[in-house]
Amino acid sequence: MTTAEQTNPKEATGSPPDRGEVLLDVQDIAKNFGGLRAVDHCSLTVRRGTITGLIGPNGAGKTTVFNNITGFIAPDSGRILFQGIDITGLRPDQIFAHKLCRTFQIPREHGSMSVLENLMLVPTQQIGEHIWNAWFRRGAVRRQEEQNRDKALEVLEYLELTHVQDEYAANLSGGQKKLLELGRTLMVDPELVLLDEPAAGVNRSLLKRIVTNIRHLSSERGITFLLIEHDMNTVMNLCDPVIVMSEGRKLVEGPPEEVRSNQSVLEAYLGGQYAAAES
Ligand SMILES: Nc1ncnc2c1ncn2[C@@H]1O[C@H](COP(=O)(O)OP(=O)(O)OP(=O)(O)O)[C@@H](O)[C@H]1O
Repeated sequence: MTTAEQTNPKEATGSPPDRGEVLLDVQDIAKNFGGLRAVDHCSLTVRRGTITGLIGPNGAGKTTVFNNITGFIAPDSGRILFQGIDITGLRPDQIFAHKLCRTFQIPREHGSMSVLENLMLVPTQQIGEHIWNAWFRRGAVRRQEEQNRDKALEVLEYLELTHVQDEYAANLSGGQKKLLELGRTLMVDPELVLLDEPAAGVNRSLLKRIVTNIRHLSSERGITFLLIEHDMNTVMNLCDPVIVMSEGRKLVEGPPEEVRSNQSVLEAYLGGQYAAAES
C-alpha cells in the first residue's frame, strides 16, 4: 500500500495534517435517485489554499457531490459545513452569497447577451433590484452599476477576454466559454470555487491559460479550488491533494503521484479488466 490515505468508506474523513484550515467539510452525505445510490455516505474536506482534485470513474458520484455542496440538489442525509457554517439544504443563490461558487461541465452562458453583460448579470447584492431603490436612490443604483461594470472589465482583463467583451456569448469558443464561467465566479471575490471539468472540450492553448489562471488565482488571490477533472495531465499538474471517488464514496486521498500508483485506484478505474489481468 502507498502512503496515500486509504480510507474505510464508512469512515472516510481526514486529510494530510500539514495543510491549512478546513474550509469545506462534507460529512457523511448520501443521495439516492430512486433505487440508485449516487452518493453513499461520502465525507471529504477541502483545506484553504489548496487546489484539490476530485476524480473517479464515470458514475462515481462526483457531480452529485458538487450539486449537493452548491445547493442544486439537497442530500438525503449528512451535513455540509463551509467556513464552519452549516449550508446543508440552502438554495444555490444563498450558497453563492457565502462566496462558494461553481462552474458547470457544460457552460451556462446567456448566449444572446454580450460577454460583458454576462458578467454584469452576476448577482452582487445589487440595490437596484428593489423597485423603491430604483425610484428613490437612483444615484446609488447608478454608482453600483458603474462599480459592477468596472469589476466586470477588470475580470475580463485578468482573463484576457477584453477583446471579446461585446461579442455575443454564444459565439465564444468552448475554451472561452469556460473562461467566462470562471469569470462569473470572480465577480464576487470567491473563497472557494468548484470547477466541473474545466479542461473538457478546450483546445491546448486555452487549456494552458485556464490552468495558469487557476494557479495565479490560488497563489495571488488566495482562492481555494475543488475541481472535477477527467484529464489526468491537468489533475497531476495542478492538484494537490487528489481525492478519488468510487461508487459514491471517497476511496483514497493523497498527493497526485501517490494516488496515481495506488492499487485500489487502479482497480476502481479498470474494474473487471484489472482483476482479470491480475489473475
Ligand atoms: N438527476 C439524476 N437522476 C437519476 N440519476 C442520476 C441523476 N444524476 C446522476 N444520476 C446517476 O447517479 C450516478 C452518479 O452520477 P454523477 O453524475 O454524480 O457521477 P460522476 O462521477 O460525476 O460521473 P461523470 O464523471 O460521468 O460525470 C450515476 O449512475 C448517474 O447516472
